[in-house]
Amino acid sequence: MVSDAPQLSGGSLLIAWQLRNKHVLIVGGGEVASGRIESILVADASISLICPRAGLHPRSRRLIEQHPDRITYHDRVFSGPGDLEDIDMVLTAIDDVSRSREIYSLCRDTKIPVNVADIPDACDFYFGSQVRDGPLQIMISTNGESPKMSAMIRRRIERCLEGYEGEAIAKAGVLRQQLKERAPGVGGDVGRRRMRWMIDICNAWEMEDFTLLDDEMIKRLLDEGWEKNIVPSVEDVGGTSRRASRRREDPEASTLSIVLPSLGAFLAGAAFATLGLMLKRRR
Ligand SMILES: C[C@@]1(CC(=O)O)C2=NC(=C\c3[nH]c(c(CCC(=O)O)c3CC(=O)O)Cc3[nH]c(c(CC(=O)O)c3CCC(=O)O)/C=C3\N/C(=C\2)[C@@H](CCC(=O)O)[C@]3(C)CC(=O)O)/[C@H]1CCC(=O)O
Ligand SMILES: NC(=O)c1ccc[n+]([C@@H]2O[C@H](COP(=O)([O-])OP(=O)(O)OC[C@H]3O[C@@H](n4cnc5c(N)ncnc54)[C@H](O)[C@@H]3O)[C@@H](O)[C@H]2O)c1
Repeated sequence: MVSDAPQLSGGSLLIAWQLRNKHVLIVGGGEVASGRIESILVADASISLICPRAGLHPRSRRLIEQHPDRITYHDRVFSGPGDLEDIDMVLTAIDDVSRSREIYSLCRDTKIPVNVADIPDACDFYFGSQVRDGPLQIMISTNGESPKMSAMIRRRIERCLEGYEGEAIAKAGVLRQQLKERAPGVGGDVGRRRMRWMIDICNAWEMEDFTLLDDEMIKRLLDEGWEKNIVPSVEDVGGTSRRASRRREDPEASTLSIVLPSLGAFLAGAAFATLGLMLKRRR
């Protein structure tokens, strides 16, 4: 029997791990490690980096120079359990499999989550391909099956995005924050009404229009929308919808966008009809 139920096994947990103020040890400073350094800096953690200077990739060297307050660099090889003291997470990217496995088992013993770049079975978690635009973070994972295809799908996703999404999300974040300050409390009736109102605003507005939100508009949205339990339009709170204004700026483009597809469909239809007629005549 065929089941519609989602497959509840064989995957991994996709989460946005909060690393602010945590301390991450990175062993190795080559090309792979340089990507790890960037991923960890983005997450606002501090880094201890252990790698002989001669092995540093130029990108790792640059990051060490640019962030001396966030990266503590040690010009040497990994020296043993002492290097794991007060460490919340370990990432290794070294060209030495037996040393990698050794670091992995030390981490297991002390229950520190660890990623060993080239040994999937010695990883508590895998990295994925990343698309980032401010607070928007998209991770593509093939669960270890094909990292190259993760990168290819990343490029497809990048082509689909329009460029304003990160800013729109950041502005929605400011609105949510101010809404929570105005109507505080976790759960209960207020929580339910707050969530309903945010969902309604997000559904009613074009995502792009959230980029217009400034302090004044947010105040009006809360005064005239939240307080009266209605969903004002962008224009109601003093803005001009980006999509609407683009249509006004370029009326020909919008006319053409309606006319051209219809014309195309008409011509295609006519071509098929003619072809059909010709084939009939031949028989
Ligand atoms: C996504 C990305 C993120 C990142 O590293 O930040 C990432 N690998 C990337 C690229 C890449 N890595 C490799 C190639 C060569 C082509 C190929 O093999 O496909 C390419 C492509 C290239 O370089 O273009 C070689 C490779 N990778 C792993 C092994 C070991 C093994 O599989 O045994 C081997 C040696 C295999 C061998 O010896 O044959 C293992 C892992 N690599 C992962 C992540 C995790 C699973 C990700 C997932 O599930 O999708 C996992 C399990 C562990 C981990 O590293 O966390 C990043 C793309 C970033 C981007 O461009 O967006
Ligand atoms: N997971 C992935 O996406 C992925 C992709 C490509 C390669 N790899 C694997 O990851 C590993 C790292 O790749 P790379 O291209 O960055 O290699 P690399 O050779 O450029 O860098 C390895 C670094 O580790 C340092 N190192 C070696 N032993 C050390 C030790 N004991 N302590 C501290 N530092 C040490 C070296 O000095 C060098 O800087 C390789 O084994 C590679 O096969 C993984």
